[in-house]
Amino acid sequence: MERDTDTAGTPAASGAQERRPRYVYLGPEGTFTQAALLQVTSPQEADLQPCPDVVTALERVRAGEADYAVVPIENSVEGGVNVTLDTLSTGTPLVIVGEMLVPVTFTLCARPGTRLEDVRRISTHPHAWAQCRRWITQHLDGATHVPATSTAAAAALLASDEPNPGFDAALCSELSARQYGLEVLAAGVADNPHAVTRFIRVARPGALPGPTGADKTTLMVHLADNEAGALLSMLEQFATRGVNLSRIESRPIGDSLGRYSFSIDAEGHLAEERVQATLIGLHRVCPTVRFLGSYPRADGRRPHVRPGTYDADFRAARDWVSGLLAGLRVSGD
Ligand SMILES: O=C(O)C(=O)C[C@]1(C(=O)O)C=C[C@@H](O)C=C1
Repeated sequence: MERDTDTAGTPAASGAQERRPRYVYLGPEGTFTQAALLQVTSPQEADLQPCPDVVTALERVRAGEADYAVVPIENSVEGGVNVTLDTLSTGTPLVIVGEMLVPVTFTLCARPGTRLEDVRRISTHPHAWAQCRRWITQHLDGATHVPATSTAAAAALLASDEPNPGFDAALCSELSARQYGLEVLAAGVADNPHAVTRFIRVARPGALPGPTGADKTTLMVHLADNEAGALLSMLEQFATRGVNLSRIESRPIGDSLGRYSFSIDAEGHLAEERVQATLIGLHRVCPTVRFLGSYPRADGRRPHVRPGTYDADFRAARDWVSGLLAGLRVSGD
């Protein structure tokens, strides 16, 4: 498991070795994001500060008020976390230096004395709601969703002195329900019991985590406007160098209808020749390419490297061309 070893964009890199790393995360206490954060550090090793939303957490890293942010990026049921993808794609550059996986199932909880059949309005994060829709229809048909900034924020409001929180129950982690002293009405709530959310550790650009042989590189690219085959030429850059993609999704750029950016996770590390060659190719065919980090995969899965795309193959090919050029120079004298 990845621990906080100060390998990238780090206080150590900027010369402040003695300072404890400062982490911000999507809070409050009890979120799945906090569970992800606790996979890589602890309150004994680092200062951990909850933030009310993803944008605030990332902006605090940009402003230098924190060294790392831990935020959700992708869920196996609901897909990409748009606010994270969009905030990383624009503004002052940030890089991903690690990823963590957390299995997610939910607990329906309420103020003591509430009966399951009385629950009409349920608050939770929209991703959590999407992962429990079928269960809600089966057990509480007609119940409506009150969106919250996180699963734990819904639980915290329910546990507060607020006389009318605007909902009867919260869908959150079992830990949150216990932490906030709520009564569990249903445990193990999930349409898909194997749902997993992927979280990232984000820093300001600095030294990259070294290659492990099981890494991912995250990119954001724009395509050439009104050009037939622009998407194909972008994808060809990966395919011809044997670089497999583990995620690709489009997001509106926002300036006019029909303009999209592509958020991509590719297998491999920037230190590897085939990834470098892919980036060189992308730079030639795409008007914008943003490098968002190379970091170890949480599942440790190594890519299948196609013959002809090993580092040694690229080096041998380059040496061959250099030899040709050297020969030409000799004969042109
Ligand atoms: O609300 C939380 O507890 C979070 O950590 C956020 C989040 C998400 O953004 O997807 C994380 C995991 C679950 O999928 C639901 C919500």
